[in-house]
Amino acid sequence: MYGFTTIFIYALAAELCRRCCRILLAAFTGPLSKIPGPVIGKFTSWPWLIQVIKGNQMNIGPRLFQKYGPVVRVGPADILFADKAAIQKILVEDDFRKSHDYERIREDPHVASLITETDKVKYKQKRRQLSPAFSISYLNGLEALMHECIQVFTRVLDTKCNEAHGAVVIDMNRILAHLTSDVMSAASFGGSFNLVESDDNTQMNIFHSYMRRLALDAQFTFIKYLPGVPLASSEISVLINRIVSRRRQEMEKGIAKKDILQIFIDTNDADPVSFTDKHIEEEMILFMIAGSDTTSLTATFTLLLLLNNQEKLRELRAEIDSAFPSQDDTITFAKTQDLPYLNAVINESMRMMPIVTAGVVRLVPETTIICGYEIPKDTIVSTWISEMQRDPRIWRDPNSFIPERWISNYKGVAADRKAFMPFSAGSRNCIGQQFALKELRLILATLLQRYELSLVPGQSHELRVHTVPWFKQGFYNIGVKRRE
Ligand code: HEM
Repeated sequence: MYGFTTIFIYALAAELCRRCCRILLAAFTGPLSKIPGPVIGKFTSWPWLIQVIKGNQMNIGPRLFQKYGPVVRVGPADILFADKAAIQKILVEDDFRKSHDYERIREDPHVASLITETDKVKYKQKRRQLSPAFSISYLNGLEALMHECIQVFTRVLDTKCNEAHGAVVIDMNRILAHLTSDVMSAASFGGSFNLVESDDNTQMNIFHSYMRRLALDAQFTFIKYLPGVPLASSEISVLINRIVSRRRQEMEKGIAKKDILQIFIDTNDADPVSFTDKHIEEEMILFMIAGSDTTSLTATFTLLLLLNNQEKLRELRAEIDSAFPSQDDTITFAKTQDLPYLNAVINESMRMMPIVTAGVVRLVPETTIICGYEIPKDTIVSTWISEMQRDPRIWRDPNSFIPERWISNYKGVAADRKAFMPFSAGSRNCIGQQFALKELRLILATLLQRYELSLVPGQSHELRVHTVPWFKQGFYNIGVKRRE
């Protein structure tokens, strides 16, 4: 007779065999088996996930598309898409729900923020609540506030130029991140963080380590439950609690504000059970991050592209000079919105160097056909907007910086706006798009109106992605000199 141990070993071996057979069957005969990709991706997502954790997916993804075409399998149920029709279907036409990755980055599984909410009905409700803070009339009311922050920025730059008696090298990546954080906090939380003035990077470092942790938490959910491991938000919480209690004190004194923070506090006061203090914290973290690094990086990338394309820089400067002939002319929302070359430059920069470089991820709700492939329910589909925006089937000279393509046909082809999604698309597109565009126009026009900008050679443009892209070298220097 067999002993218990022998039976157990046989049962274990049988179970292992069954699992291996299932994996092999799915790898070679399942509907996804027809999709090209690295062989290892048929069995496991790990090699791909390691690249994601290292922040290297934006460098590896394009190589995979070059090798395998616009649809690539990187895991048993993990597919990357760079094809325009596929991306349109996933994000806009079928508007698939967000994948579980977004749920995994919640600190408390029951507390979702606008970005981590995957339930469509609850999401709609959250978005409706916030819409007053993004209406055109509300945004127009922020103009004076943005000006105040930009004035501090120019004052700091002027001082640095004066001290250097001419040109000075500035880490534009850092000062612009401080500026957009100041704008975001002034517009949404009732007071600027004053980071441009203080040049204190502590807060940005806290944000950056938070974003690194999110990348880890998204893959290893258990980390946050390990004893002794602090929550990703532990340092940001202190800052947020300070801001919220200051606002509550102001409310007690009858001081009224109408910004994003107020919407969160009012929602909490009306229903403290379903919208808790933790909800306020999660939403504020989202806005601090979504609203600052994104815009500052877009501005930095735009300057980088202009400095590497001097004739485009001259063309833009000529447009700004003719719209604002004196350096004392105020740069306004209304005027910059109508400057065709400025807007074309911003579009072209966001086409070539969008912030979301490494896939906007969704979950397939029901088996469907995409790009001729059968994609089963629960497959994770990543839409690579950055690849689509450089697709040579859509864009002439896709790797060249040609703002003109946004003004008239370039080489007989008009810019395809359906293949341009720097703010994502569909129901989960960026709520802050108009806020960001208004801010970007003011910042870029002000910089060109007041300063000569010059390339600092020998710098690396290499990027890493942890939620948003970062310069691997940690800075991006630009020469700055007051214009005569
Ligand atoms: C140039 C600047 C910006 C770019 C390129 C950008 C881009 C994006 C993209 C691509 C998404 C979708 C991400 C995803 O689905 O995973 C997004 C979402 C979001 N953005 Fe922006 N953004 C910018 C500025 C802003 C600003 C200034 C704010 C706030 C004032 C903001 C607030 C948000 C929020 C709250 C979401 C989440 C929306 C949701 O999940 O439904 N963004 N942004």
